[in-house]
Amino acid sequence: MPARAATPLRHGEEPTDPSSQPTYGLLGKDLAMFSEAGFDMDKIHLKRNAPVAQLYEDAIKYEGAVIAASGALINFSGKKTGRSPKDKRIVYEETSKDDVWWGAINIQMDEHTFEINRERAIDYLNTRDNVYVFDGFAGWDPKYRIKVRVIASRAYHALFMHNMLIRPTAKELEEFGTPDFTIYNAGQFPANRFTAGMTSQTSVEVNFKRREMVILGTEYAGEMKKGIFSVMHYLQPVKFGNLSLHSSANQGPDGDVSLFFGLSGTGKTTLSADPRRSLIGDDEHVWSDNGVFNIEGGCYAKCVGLDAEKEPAIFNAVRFGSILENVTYDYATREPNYEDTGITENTRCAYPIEYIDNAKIPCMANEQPKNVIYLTCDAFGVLPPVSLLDSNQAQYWFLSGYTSKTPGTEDGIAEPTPTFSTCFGAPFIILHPSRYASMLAKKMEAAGTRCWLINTGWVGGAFGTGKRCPLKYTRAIVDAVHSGELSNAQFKETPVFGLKVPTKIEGIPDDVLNPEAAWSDKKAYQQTLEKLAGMFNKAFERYATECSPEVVAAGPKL
Ligand SMILES: Nc1ncnc2c1ncn2[C@@H]1O[C@H](COP(=O)(O)OP(=O)(O)OP(=O)(O)O)[C@@H](O)[C@H]1O
Ligand SMILES: O=C([O-])CC(=O)C(=O)O
Ligand SMILES: [Ca+2]
Ligand SMILES: [Mn+2]
Repeated sequence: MPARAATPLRHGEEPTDPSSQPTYGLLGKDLAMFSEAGFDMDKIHLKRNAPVAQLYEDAIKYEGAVIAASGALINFSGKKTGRSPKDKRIVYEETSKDDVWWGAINIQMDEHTFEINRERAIDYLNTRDNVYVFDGFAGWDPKYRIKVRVIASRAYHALFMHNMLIRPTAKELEEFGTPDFTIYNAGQFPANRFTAGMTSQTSVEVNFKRREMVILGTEYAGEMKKGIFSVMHYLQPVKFGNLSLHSSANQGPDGDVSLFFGLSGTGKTTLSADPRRSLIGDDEHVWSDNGVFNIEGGCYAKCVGLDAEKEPAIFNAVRFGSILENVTYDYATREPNYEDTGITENTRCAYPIEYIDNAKIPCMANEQPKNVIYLTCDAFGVLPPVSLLDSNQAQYWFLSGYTSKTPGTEDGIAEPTPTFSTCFGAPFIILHPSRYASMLAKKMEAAGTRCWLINTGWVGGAFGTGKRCPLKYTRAIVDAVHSGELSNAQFKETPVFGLKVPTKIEGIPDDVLNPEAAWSDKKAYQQTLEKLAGMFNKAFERYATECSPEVVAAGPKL
């Protein structure tokens, strides 16, 4: 943070020294950029990289935020409490059009419509007294990081990105210059449904040529973090030849790195917070020639059922500076109520990564990953809790991206819903999935990385009859991967999916390890297994022409 006024102020007094103003460091040329973009600099009050305490004050004064007993800021995102993937669009323009995988994930928007929405966002921001700017970095490796500017109408959004981006030092802030990417967040204001191509009042759009993103009609803060992730899914492979990953990462005391891939809600954050290992990051990483680096400066953990005993590292990160999103609280004590899903199941806490005691800062490791763990949340309850994948299976499962969507993270999902989310993060990929998959296969082969499939979903029956695999068992499995116990285990191959399952793991009951034994109705088990295999085969058809016959053959056999 830059230095502020030396003279203490009395209550209600305004500072007179201009360098103590929150626009500090944004002078001359930098300020001119705002005028050129259309901001009315005579009217709006820009607060750039404002201190956390001031963002608290503003969020409380203008947005109805409250302070939780632990000091975290409780905020509400309004109508939208999860991402809106159907309202996310990519601008069709000549610099990126041949690289983008166009379709239902990357929906086209024309350049003119982008201009209209961008203007609408800036016009809205001009009606506000306070406009918040946060300048920070995405990517911990200085060689590959980008400079990101966030311009938002809500203090809560500025604080969110303060936590989620990498916070610049005072010197870096002073020398920031022109950002590589800018987000205009006017989420409080709707898109105009009569604008060509708009199908609702919500619009989230990325323009690679202008290096800008515009948000209208949603105040869910996760859109900003995942917007930057999409940008990295384009820039890292195309500009730098690096692989971007929807994964968490941690490092053991001997330096070994593990990546945990998985769609939302499968356990990336929960399982990477491990007292025996240092945390590199919980959600977005890049695998480069140097090793692995985190894209973000913070974590965004699910809070539903958050418990001090089961997830102490995350529980203790809920303190001054953290944002609790859409969590209700006890009016008398200001204690958050993590059990209440009245607003949404997708309650979240955004905190700077240093709030996790054993975070590795800077968040990068100059090591190639030793273990890759695919997390899948199988709502059918037929996949074993752990299996070892060979190289062809590793590619097959990555392209398939089988899991269940968990309630709330996306608009309209009310119960665990099976899905094939390619690369374990379909909503965020920009290039054709096979480009990420072949990079991953090459990197794993070169580094001799082992690949594990862990089912954090249902055991002993499908959703409705079985139960979710107890966290303590999944943790014991992850420990067995890291201790080497699993590499030395005996394996048995399962029918249909051909997965190699360890015959024994210390501390895990046999009927948990073997799903067939866990189901009381064996016939129902077999039928469910075959039903899932059929879904796999159908879902894989679209990739069959893109990969080798060995990879296609790594799928289930009916
Ligand atoms: N066996 C299990 N393994 C992992 N998580 C479990 C398990 N059983 C229950 N859970 C719960 O599932 C949720 C996993 O969420 P987590 O935040 O780790 O997801 P994520 O993969 O990081 O998703 P996102 O990308 O949305 O951040 C947590 O609320 C955790 O308590
Ligand atoms: O993006 C979000 O809202 C949260 C998240 O990490 C995901 O969904 O993968
Ligand atoms: Ca997470
Ligand atoms: Mn995520």
